[in-house]
Amino acid sequence: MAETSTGTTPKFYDLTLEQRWQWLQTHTNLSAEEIAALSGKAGLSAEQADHMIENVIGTFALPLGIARHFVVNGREVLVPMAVEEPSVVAGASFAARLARAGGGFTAHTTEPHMIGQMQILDLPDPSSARLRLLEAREALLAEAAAVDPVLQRLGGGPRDLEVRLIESSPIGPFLVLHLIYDVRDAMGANAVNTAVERLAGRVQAITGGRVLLRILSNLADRRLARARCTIPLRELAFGDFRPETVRDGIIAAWAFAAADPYRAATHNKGIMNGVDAVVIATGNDWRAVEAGAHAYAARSGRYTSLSTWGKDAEGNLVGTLEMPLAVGIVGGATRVHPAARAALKLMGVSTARELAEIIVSVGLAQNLAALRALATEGIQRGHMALHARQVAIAAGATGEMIERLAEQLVRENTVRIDRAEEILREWSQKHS
Ligand SMILES: CC(C)(COP(=O)([O-])OP(=O)([O-])OC[C@H]1O[C@@H](n2cnc3c(N)ncnc32)[C@H](O)[C@@H]1OP(=O)([O-])[O-])[C@@H](O)C(=O)NCCC(=O)NCCSC(=O)C[C@@](C)(O)CC(=O)[O-]
Ligand SMILES: NC(=O)C1=CN([C@@H]2O[C@H](COP(=O)(O)OP(=O)(O)OC[C@H]3O[C@@H](n4cnc5c(N)ncnc54)[C@H](OP(=O)(O)O)[C@@H]3O)[C@@H](O)[C@H]2O)C=CC1
Repeated sequence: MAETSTGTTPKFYDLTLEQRWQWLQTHTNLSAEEIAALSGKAGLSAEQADHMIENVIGTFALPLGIARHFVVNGREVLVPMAVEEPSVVAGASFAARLARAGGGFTAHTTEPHMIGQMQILDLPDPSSARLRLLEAREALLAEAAAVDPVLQRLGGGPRDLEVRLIESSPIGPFLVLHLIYDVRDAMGANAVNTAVERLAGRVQAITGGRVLLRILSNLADRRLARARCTIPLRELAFGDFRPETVRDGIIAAWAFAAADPYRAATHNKGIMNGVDAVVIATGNDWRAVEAGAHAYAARSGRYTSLSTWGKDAEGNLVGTLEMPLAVGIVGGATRVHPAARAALKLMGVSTARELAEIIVSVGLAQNLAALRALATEGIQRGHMALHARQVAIAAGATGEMIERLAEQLVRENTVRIDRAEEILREWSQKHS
């Protein structure tokens, strides 16, 4: 697949900051104001932030980078990533480049259905109460639909009811009602929470019980995002490593995560490196996405890998990722934070589902980058080379000295703060 004007000449990472902003001006449809919001020159002000949370004293910035080479469902995408960790953006770009050689990422999502939960206590006969609720399904759904006529008009609203009997808990049995709610382009917490709070009275009347908790579930397993990619075998050749060795190493690395929760936690952290970075850049709730991902990884009762890796009949590497992704393009901070708005525009997404399809692809790419490095040279060479700049800054380097010191640390293969401080002392003695 030919790379378009969002391509690599010259390498984006070789440009200066100023040149990258100019590049955005000529290669994207972002306005000068939107580029200023992304660059941090005119991002979220303390005054705007003061309307968002409580006791505001300012804002907290994170680096914002753009991952390159992504093709998702046949479309070139520039992916904004807000993350403090070196090598995440580079790794995602590298893996996206491998994937584009096989046609990029194919991603899809289920309908944006969230689950609202109601905990119903003090039931003398929970089994009969469960059936009474199911018999009242239509009336309850109609009442929930009336709560939000706007969402209803947009094609969303309540879709289904489930009633679960929790037979054993520290306080004995109780019922849980699930309201399945289509939240369209929102993350949906507020619509769902409003609906379950409003239904509580009717549910109490039907069951004779007491409704205690009324809140959405972050285990959004009705709102899944899935991505797959095929990496042509030849693309996996790396240094002295044969492509078959790299492929089989990646598969063996995945098998480790599939079988062992200690490894799965790190493996999934690698996936979330990419997922969270886009979730944050777009003003979405990363705690909700994190909670959903890890709960989904443990849904069988044993915590495991969110992704899979294997090979196809031609011997190419194939990867998949499936996870809940409750993200929106309206609501929350997505339309309030100027940089989040610009980030959404940069990706050209017009629905929450499209956003989730990009995010799940980035998660799969990030996983591939980490596994490829781990199964070959190890994580430290690529990661530490990029981390060296942070070490240089921490040691006290400023301005042009940062790159110079980082390069020396990498050359010496000693990316350590004590060595960085020593070099700085040597340099200052030379100049004094
Ligand atoms: C870091 C690389 C990509 C270097 O890898 P490399 O072989 O030195 O890269 P390269 O020079 O051959 O370039 C390949 C592509 O990488 C990208 N790239 C290369 N350098 C840059 C740069 N400076 N800035 C931006 N992009 C860069 C860029 O897209 C480039 O293609 P191009 O655009 O030139 O055609 C590789 O070593 C890698 O992917 N490492 C893994 C990185 C990673 O996973 N980091 C996450 C942090 S570790 C962690 O938290 C998770 C973990 C590992 O524990 C998860 C787990 O255990 O599963
Ligand atoms: N456990 C959790 O994860 C919790 C998370 N939160 C927080 O909730 C926030 C997200 O809630 P969310 O409900 O998404 O945000 P908002 O309530 O801010 O925005 C969603 C609302 O936007 C309106 N809307 C306009 N156009 C659309 C469209 N095309 N599709 C869908 N809705 C549309 C609807 O309101 P209307 O119909 O009324 O016009 C909808 O209810 C985040 O800040 C999150 O941190 C809050 C509580 C718990």
